[in-house]
Amino acid sequence: MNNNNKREKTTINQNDSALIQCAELILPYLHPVDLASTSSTCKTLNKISNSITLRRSSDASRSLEKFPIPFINSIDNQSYSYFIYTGNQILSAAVQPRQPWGYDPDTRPDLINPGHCYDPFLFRVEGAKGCECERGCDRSSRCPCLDNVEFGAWECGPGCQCGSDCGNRVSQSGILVKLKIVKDRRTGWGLYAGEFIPKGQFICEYAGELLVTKEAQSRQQIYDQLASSGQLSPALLVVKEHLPSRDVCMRINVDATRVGNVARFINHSCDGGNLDTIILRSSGSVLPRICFFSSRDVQNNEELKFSYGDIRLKKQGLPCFCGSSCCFGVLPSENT
Ligand SMILES: C[S@@+](CC[C@H](N)C(=O)[O-])C[C@H]1O[C@@H](n2cnc3c(N)ncnc32)[C@H](O)[C@@H]1O
Repeated sequence: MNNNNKREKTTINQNDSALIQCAELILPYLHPVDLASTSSTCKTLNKISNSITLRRSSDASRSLEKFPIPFINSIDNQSYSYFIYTGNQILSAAVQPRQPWGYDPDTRPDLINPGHCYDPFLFRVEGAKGCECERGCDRSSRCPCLDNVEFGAWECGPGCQCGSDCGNRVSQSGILVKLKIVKDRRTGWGLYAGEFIPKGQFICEYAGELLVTKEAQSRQQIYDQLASSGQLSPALLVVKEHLPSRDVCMRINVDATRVGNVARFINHSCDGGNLDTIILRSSGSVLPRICFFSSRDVQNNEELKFSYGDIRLKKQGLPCFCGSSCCFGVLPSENT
C-alpha cells in the first residue's frame, strides 16, 4: 500500500468513527419512522439503528422502572410501540417533545437509567397536615391516614412526617412487578404478568397527560375517528366519582396516548378482568391518582385487563375480543 492509500484509509476510519459517535448520540432521539429512513442510508447507520431498535424493544420503560418491560411480538414485524414515557401524571406543557430511547449503556451510561425518580404528586397543598408517625405506618402505629376510609383509598403523602419507605405508600415507587407487553392479532399490544402476582398487589398508576375536560372531549372526538379507521389505539381514560345521588362529584382525564406508562397497553375485558381500578388520595396532595391493583392472584404469562366501562352508546362500536363468557361483542363507548 502506498502512502496516499494509507492516508485515505486513515481518513475514512476517522470519518467512520466520528459518524458512529454522532449517530450514537442523535439516533436514540428519533421517531421510529425517521430511524428507519436513517438506517437505509448506509451500512454503519443501519447497524446502529438496528441495535437501537433492539434496545427499545427490550424495555418500554426506557430504564425508568425497576425491571425492564419488554415488547414481545410473534404476529408481525413491529418491534415496539412508540410513546414518551412518564411514570406519573404530567401537565401537557411539561412534556418533553423528544426523549432519548435506546442508548448503548456501555458508551453512554450517564444517559441510561436516569434513576427510579418518581414524584407522584403534581400539586401539593401548602401546609397540609398528614400523619406524624416516626416509623413505618400501619394499623399498630395508629396512623390516621389508614383511618381515612370514608374518603376511599388513602396513602401517606407529602403532608406526612413518615419517609418514603413507609408501608402506606405502596403506589409511590413505580412498578415493582415483572411485566411484559405482548402483541395479539385482534386486540393489539396488551400488558401481561411476567411472574406470579398475588391478589392485592400494586401493579401501576395510569400515568399520562392530565387534561381539563374540554381538552379531553376534543381529543376524544379525534381519537374516535382515527380508531374507527384502525389508525390509532387511543388511551384516554376518564374516571368519574359519583355522590350517592348519582351526580358526578369528581372527574379525572388522563391521556396516555402520546405520553404515558405501560398502563396504556392494558386491554378491556367485559367481565372486569383481573385488575381493580382504585382512586388513591394522599395527605398533602391536591389530585387523586388512578392506580391498578390485582383483584385476584394472577399467573405468570396471564394478560392483565380491566373493564373500560359499562356504557355502550355506539351499537356499531369497535368489536370486543376479550374472550370472556359475558362478552358484549362491542367495546364500551360513551360521550365524554
Ligand atoms: C388503551 S388501548 C390498549 C392497548 C392497545 N391494544 C394497543 O395496541 O396499543 C385501547 C385500544 O386497544 C384495543 N382493545 C382493547 N381491549 C380490546 C378488546 N377487548 N377487544 C378488542 N380490542 C381491544 C382497542 O383498539 C382499543 O381502542
